[in-house]
Amino acid sequence: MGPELSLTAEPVVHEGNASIRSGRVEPAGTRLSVDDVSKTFGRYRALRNVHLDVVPGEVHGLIGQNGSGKSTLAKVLTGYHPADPGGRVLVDGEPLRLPVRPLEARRRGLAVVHQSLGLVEDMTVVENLRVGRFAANRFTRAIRWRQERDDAAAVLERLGRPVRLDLPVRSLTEEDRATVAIARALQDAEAGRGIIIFDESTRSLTRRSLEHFYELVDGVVATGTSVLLITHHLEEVLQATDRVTVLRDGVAVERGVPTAELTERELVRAVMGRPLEALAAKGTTAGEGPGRGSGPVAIRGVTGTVATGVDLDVAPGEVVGVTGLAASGHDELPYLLTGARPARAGTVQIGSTTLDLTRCDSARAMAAGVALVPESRADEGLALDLTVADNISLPRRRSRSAVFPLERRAEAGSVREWVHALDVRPPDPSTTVDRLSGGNQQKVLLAKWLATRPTLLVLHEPTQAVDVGARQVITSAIRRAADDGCAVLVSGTDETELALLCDRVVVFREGGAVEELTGDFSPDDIVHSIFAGSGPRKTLRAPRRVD
Ligand SMILES: Nc1ncnc2c1ncn2[C@@H]1O[C@H](COP(=O)(O)OP(=O)(O)OP(=O)(O)O)[C@@H](O)[C@H]1O
Repeated sequence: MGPELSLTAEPVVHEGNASIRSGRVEPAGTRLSVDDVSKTFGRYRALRNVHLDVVPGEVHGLIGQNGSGKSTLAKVLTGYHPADPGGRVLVDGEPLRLPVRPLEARRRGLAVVHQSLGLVEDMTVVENLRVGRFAANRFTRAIRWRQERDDAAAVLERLGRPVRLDLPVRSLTEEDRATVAIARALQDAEAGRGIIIFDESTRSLTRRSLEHFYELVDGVVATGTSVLLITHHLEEVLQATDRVTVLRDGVAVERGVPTAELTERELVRAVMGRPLEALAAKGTTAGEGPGRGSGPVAIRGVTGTVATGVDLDVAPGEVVGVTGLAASGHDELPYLLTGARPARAGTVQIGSTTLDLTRCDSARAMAAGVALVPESRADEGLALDLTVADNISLPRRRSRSAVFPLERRAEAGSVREWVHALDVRPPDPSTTVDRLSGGNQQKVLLAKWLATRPTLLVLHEPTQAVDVGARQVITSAIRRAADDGCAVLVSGTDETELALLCDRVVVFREGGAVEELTGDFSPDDIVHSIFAGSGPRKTLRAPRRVD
């Protein structure tokens, strides 16, 4: 039985100065010590007197609800935001000047890996590793490429994973991309010192890449370097971290609790401040709902860059999942079906309308009742400098010739309802979206497209970046849309979410559907089908002893 976690705002401090693992030489002290750090935006206190200690050679989890302050802390530590006066930060026992100077932080071995691993697709491996660090010849200003290559090769060697230096990152496997991202963060730390902060960078990795990622992380922490892992995946926290700190409303309500003593339920309580309610069962009305269109949406012969000749029917009221390894076609499908990317062939039949996907654009798809919730919020989904209200109203405003005062009032009411239904925080429609945390931006994106009451709703990784409570809110909202007669297609790699949400899941390999899971299937069934023949899933890191 794990310890009873305090659920009040008063932090219960589990001191983290002791060596967590036995059988390993670990220098005393801390790799990172955050002491009394606060951050205020206008009148809003995003961090309140936060304390956090990361000891040598540990993977320390940092978790909390959307908007609890995790990214703000990471940004304070790398100098993106200045902290309020008064706090202290130590790296390897030595004070770091505040506000943090990014170069100084880097030199001290404090690195942050952001979401999507922060790689530049069109640059080569060596360029990605060395950008911002190039050593130019003093006289000619020419970059000393041989030196750059040697430095890049040396850090990859430290990880024990060779990756070809001249390949563009775009062409790498997911495993190699993870390797390059870790190598980039590691290269400034003296061997065995420093700390790497991963700010939701594991979010888009498939299970196999995640296993590879943690093999590398294990090698890194075995030398004494530490890792601070920001994630919403509580299973990952339990499997891969040694201790965890929980932020709630900018306060560290739990500090350095050994994860070996915790259950997922206890973590959920610590994050939410309450247990989760049970989620309603999957819908049972597939194909029998009121039906916004007539009959199933018929997807035929859809061919893009990877997807080839995809045929699929999605009935009103049904939620169909499509999944697979990265670039197996399931992840291209959302964009081909909605006119966001041109297809080489294929049609979508919705009621009496047939969309020719070779000539379709987003406006035509929208007019036919198709909505896309894309994976990339900033590039394809949201206007970050507009308000929450404007973002939610945008697709419907475009389709109306004029906006009358009565309509405007109704619209404002509708926006407030969506903000409430999806629990957007702060619940203020006049906030600009760039001021919201990542998870809250995701909720606005979903509200924007649910509000159009589409006939076919296509979503790509809809619960990325959202906390455990918001995941439930979003899952329920998608199910409600289906129960209301919408046909829903979810493309994703989170097997737990797919098993929870979908009536059936279609697994893709090399551009085509290879298996369909129906009835009572589990997350493990999905993983097994994706990696057919690769055996049961492993835990992310070997069990650890907590002394
Ligand atoms: N530039 C800013 N101006 C005003 N408020 C901000 C700004 N950046 C962040 N905030 C607010 O600070 C709070 C903490 O945001 P932060 O991004 O740190 O949360 P988070 O825990 O990382 O959330 P998520 O899990 O959703 O990414 C949020 O309420 C957010 O709206």
